[in-house]
Amino acid sequence: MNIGSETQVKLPVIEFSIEELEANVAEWELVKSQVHKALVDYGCFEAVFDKVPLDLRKATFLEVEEMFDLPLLTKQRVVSSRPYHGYGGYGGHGQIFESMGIEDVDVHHKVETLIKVLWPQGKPSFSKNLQFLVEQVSRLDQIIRKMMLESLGVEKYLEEHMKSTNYLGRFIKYEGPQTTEAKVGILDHTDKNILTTLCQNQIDGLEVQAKSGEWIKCKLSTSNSFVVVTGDTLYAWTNGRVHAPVHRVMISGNETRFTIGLFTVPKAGLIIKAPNELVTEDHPLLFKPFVQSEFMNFVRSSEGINNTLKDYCGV
Ligand SMILES: O=C(O)CCC(=O)C(=O)O
Ligand SMILES: [Fe+2]
Repeated sequence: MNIGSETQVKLPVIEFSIEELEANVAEWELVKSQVHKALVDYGCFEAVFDKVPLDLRKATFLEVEEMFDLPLLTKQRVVSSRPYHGYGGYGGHGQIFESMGIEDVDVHHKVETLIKVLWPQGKPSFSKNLQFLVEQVSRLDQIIRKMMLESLGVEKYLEEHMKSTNYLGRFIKYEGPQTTEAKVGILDHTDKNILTTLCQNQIDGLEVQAKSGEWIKCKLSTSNSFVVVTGDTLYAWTNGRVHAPVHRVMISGNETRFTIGLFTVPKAGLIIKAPNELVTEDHPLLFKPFVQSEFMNFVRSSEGINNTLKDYCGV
């Protein structure tokens, strides 16, 4: 849309708050075409999804805040050798975030175990709220992935694809730098997983780079909104049909941004290989088959965070 001489790109907004979406063929097809276009053009969109009541969302964020307010030594009890899992303090490279990752966040007893590490006496309301939120957001993630496979004509792989993934949950805190000048929360990066669904408190800060190079500041249009981002693994699996956008978080002012991210990741050891149907003369194979966790190790062991899948296994 042209506003005077300035062009302002906005992320597509897609409405998922539709009763019985999966049973309503006309609505399903309509939303599916919007999802397809958004993933191809931006690799990202705002999803409006009203299945998480606002008071539950608010309560969960207060509990996430309480978690980050625990003593450092308590948070550091949550350890993992895997990147993005467990507790991580300030991110390096000047990034001002603190994060906590939970593997298999959709598996209740695993979440309970983590909660007991943080609060030995338990935290029933947090585990209940988190379970509900993850159930709903993972439904949204599955709807989106189903639409995407159907729209690419590869729905015959749907069951295999759905069975091949796990969910990593990640809480992130960005403390406002107390200045009007924006500071880097998280540096420019692409997600390395399949699909990411982000739920934020009211404080904006996410920016997504359009294919034109322009940065889009995500100003969510409803309190029921989530941001959906495609990762490198989906880009590879679809042989480049969907875009995986570079994005970052910029933070200013004195309010704290909290994000709850649901990251769909391939199961350990799974080989990612584009289906034959998506490799054609017009779309030659982009990447050799690879294991995502090994790609993550490559990214982690090399300098900087901008090493790409192309460097790792590009054809
Ligand atoms: O906080 C956000 O909205 C973005 C987080 C992010 O990009 C990530 O964790 O990969
Ligand atoms: Fe990201």
